[in-house]
Amino acid sequence: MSVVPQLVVHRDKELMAQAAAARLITKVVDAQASRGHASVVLTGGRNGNGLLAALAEAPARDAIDWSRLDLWWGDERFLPEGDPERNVTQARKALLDSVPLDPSRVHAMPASDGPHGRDVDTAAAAYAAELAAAAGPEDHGPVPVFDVLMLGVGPDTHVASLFPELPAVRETERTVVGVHGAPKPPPVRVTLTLPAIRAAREVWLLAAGEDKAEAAAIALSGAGEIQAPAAGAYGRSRTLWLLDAAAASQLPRALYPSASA
Ligand SMILES: O=C(O)[C@H](O)[C@@H](O)[C@H](O)[C@H](O)COP(=O)(O)O
Repeated sequence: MSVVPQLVVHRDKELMAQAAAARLITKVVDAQASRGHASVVLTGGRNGNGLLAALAEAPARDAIDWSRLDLWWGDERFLPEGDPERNVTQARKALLDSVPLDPSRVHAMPASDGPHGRDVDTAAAAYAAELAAAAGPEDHGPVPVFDVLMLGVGPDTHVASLFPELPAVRETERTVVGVHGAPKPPPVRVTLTLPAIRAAREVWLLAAGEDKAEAAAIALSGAGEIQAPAAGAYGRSRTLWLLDAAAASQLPRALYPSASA
């Protein structure tokens, strides 16, 4: 059953990124205190990278024990290693290169010049196997129970590389699939599926800017997940939408009383 989403609206996207970074520090520190380690799933896109850049600047960032943090990705653009458009390349630049992570805990999705070559479906299956190998008996499933899984929301309501009506968003068995013909470039991508996303304790959806206002309103107003994939992204114990005022501007009053719509 889906967890009712909670909304937090910030003045602008800079404040949203800073507040989300502070929230993430607390989550990771708490998870490490109670379980010894933490796992976070990163998202590509401007908002996800904005959050990582804010985390790099956050005074409390080193409260995190970086060596006991597992990083996974929600999706990846299937491009050669080091390509500036790859989500992992952008995350490295925004934060990862400046913190003492354990490289064996940084689980980048495969590149198009990796061991699976240009076969994105085999690459996706390999990432699913990596997730399955990391899942312990306590996870009761094919992926670890991630502490926090973050997703940028696209103007068409896509999350990760789950685009409206494409086969990936209909997947109910596999945890990771290859995507062909994505409307956002590049067309070939690797993505977690909704069942994998829903394994997370907390799912945070990030939306900033006026171009996200309609998507947020649709996804939060009872749309179906095939037409509006963001509507199907929820966590086991918490689903949190982090928005700026522009992205919240078309929300129904019942959800966000100060919205102008
Ligand atoms: O690889 C990608 O492009 C993404 O992971 C994608 O799902 C992104 O998060 C959204 O499109 C929002 O992107 P913005 O934050 O840039 O709007």
